Amino acid sequence: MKKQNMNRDWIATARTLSEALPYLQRYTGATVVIKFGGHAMGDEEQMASFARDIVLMNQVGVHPVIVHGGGPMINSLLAKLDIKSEFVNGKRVTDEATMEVVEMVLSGLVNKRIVQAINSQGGRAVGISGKDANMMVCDPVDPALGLVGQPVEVTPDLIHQMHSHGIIPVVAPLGAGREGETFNVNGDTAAGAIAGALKADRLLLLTDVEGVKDAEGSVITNLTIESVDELTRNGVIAGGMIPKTETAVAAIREGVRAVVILDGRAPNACLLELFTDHGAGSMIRAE
Ligand SMILES: Nc1ncnc2c1ncn2[C@@H]1O[C@H](COP(=O)(O)OP(=O)(O)O)[C@@H](O)[C@H]1O
Ligand SMILES: CC(=O)N[C@@H](CCC(=O)OP(=O)(O)O)C(=O)O
Repeated sequence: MKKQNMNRDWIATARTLSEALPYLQRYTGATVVIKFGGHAMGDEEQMASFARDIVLMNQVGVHPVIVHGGGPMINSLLAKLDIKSEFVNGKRVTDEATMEVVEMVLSGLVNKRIVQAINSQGGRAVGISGKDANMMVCDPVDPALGLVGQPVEVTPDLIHQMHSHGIIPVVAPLGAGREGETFNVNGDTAAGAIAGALKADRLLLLTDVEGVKDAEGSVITNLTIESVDELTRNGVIAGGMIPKTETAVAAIREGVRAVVILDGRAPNACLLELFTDHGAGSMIRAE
């Protein structure tokens, strides 16, 4: 690279760092819940880049909580085991055999992959699920969906304790039933319930689209609860986007300041959203 170009790059990097100052100040001590969807995880490089962003966030004083999904990974093990699976409004119908696979994949493979990626970047992540310390107690959503849980009581003490020890919690979306059952909770729903209980400053829902799109396919950068209702009624918000926007609305009603739905495959998506003027994706606020 020519010396002149190198200088230009350094100047741009220094400017970006300098522009980040007010955002760094705003988010010091803030709780940010990040839902890392199965479709957003990508390859090893994308995973490492995500993990690096989380470690950086933690380093500058943010308290991150990762709540992950893993739908595609569950699908692939179910297919290998020849177990059929179907979704109703973005939620997997879950019988006992399916539940075993869901728990194995979420609390095992996926959770530990994220924990390891964060720890490889110098962070201290610990993997748990909503069952640990009875953090997320659930009731069944609907008998037709089997063991799909709706969080009804979230006690986030464990997360506060982890943060006070500099530990980054990585949470698999499983819930404890009142009768000793294990519930499968949609990852978005779990992230929203945890963000609500923590009264988080931000909930970031990372997925594989740039944001919530209108009927023409353009990303809507700012949404309100009313506009989400209308887009859902008209069928513009459909499939896997339904649990995301439902989550966003419920989280805001519980006191989360803002929810952003953004593309987790984009490099440094979380950092861009939190620390620069170039907010990404669709932001949903109370008004
Ligand atoms: N209005 C909409 N805007 C954007 N995506 C939408 C919309 N309606 C439905 N979708 C679908 O929702 C999907 C995201 O949900 P999902 O696949 O469950 O993601 P994840 O695995 O990241 O949780 C998108 O890939 C898209 O196909
Ligand atoms: C009830 C329900 O649907 N649970 C989800 C849990 C994983 C998840 O939500 O994964 P993504 O975020 O990658 O979609 C499932 O079984 O697929």
